[in-house]
Amino acid sequence: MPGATSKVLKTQLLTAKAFAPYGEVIDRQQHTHFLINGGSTERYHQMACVDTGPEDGRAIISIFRKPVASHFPFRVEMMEQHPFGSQAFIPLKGKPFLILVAASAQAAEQGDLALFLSDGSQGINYAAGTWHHPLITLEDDDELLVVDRQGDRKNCNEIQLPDSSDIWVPAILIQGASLPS
Ligand SMILES: NC(=O)N[C@@H](O)C(=O)O
Ligand code: NI
Repeated sequence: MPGATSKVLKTQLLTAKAFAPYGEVIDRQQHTHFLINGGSTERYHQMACVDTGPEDGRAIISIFRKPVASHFPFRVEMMEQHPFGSQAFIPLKGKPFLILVAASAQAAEQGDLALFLSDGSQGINYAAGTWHHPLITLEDDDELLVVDRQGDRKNCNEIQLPDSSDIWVPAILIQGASLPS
């Protein structure tokens, strides 16, 4: 458990501006749309761009199904990046989830991390190379659509945060729901 000297992260509002250093926010509330199909459908066009990087890359679509929510509070022990392509996470069940990022490996090792909370209607698209924590879900039985790069190159670098970096993600109370801790 976090101690008196631990750094317990606070969530930030997931806005396009705040998240810009790390990627894009996929949020109908923050995008315009135009009508298509005879006015029957709103197209929220190009909310994010898929970056497949070097020529051997192609964009793939996956579903991450996570039966059990992450356990809170937890100490941040590792972060990862995908140097050759972007990675988007789009909630399929409307459940809030957490997004933990850092501007660089050094920032991560120094505990300079940013924690964002999606309200469940917002997705994100990590820019290629963005340091982030693997998927952090707040409720059991969650599913997110993931769009990222498939290619021949190793596209996942990890760093282990030193034991001295006593950084914690707390239990987040969502309006009207209590979360596992
Ligand atoms: N390993 C994997 O595909 N997932 C991670 O990249 C993640 O960000 O959750
Ligand atoms: Ni990832």
